[in-house]
Amino acid sequence: MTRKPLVAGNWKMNLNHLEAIALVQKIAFSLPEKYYSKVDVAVIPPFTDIRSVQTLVDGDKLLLTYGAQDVSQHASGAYTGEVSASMLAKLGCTYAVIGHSERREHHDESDEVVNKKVRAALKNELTPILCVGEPLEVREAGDHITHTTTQLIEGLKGLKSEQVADIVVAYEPVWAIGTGRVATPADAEEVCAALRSALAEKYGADLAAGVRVLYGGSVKSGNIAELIGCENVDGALVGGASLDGDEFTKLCAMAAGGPLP
Ligand SMILES: O=C(CO)COP(=O)(O)O
Repeated sequence: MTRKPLVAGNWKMNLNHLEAIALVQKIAFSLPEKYYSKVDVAVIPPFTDIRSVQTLVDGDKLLLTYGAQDVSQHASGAYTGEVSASMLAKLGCTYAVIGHSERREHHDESDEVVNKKVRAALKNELTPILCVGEPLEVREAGDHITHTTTQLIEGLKGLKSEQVADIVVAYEPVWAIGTGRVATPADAEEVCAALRSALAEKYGADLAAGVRVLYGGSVKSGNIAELIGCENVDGALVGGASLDGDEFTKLCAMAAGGPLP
């Protein structure tokens, strides 16, 4: 099955709404429309920027999509500081990144919380980008496959097959995030293939063949082609390189199969 690649730029806690507008305009101006037939492009800004991004995307009929970096596990109510999936859906978000290692580490998000967030997102027709990934010590101990497949299966617990078919998985080894130390294509392929096999075992080979599995961790325009060339890597979740319009545009073009003209 051919899976259309997805490149999603996770801005993390960077760029205010004015800077967000400038960056989206830059991407829209620099990436010719024809590339969108070969790659799906998304930006994942901070919550405070989403309304501005929505206005631009809707107003100018841009082909890029957008999403949020997190979502509340709760539907509504007395949860100060939280943002619900229905609020994000109302803003036109396509995606919600869930279980990023920075949230697991700094906000103590367990697989159980990640699972609740995945359910909340799906209930509101947001596509979860479910992140998994091992810290360095787990990789050095040779336990990275067990670690990441367990995170994936626990994150999906209790979901129906048709719900699982709608998710995106992102493999982000913690030791490669923001370090400039990108996983080798062989390392990325090993884990992405194992994640797909885990899906196949639980939900069937046909379903698993349709789920996009992204790689994230120090992805740039110069290394995306070899990563995406791997059979089981269907795109990238990009941090630092997504903050620079020229670099991100180049990266998206490379993911679509060729450099910009
Ligand atoms: O965490 C990441 C994307 O979610 C990866 O970040 P970097 O691309 O900055 O390494």
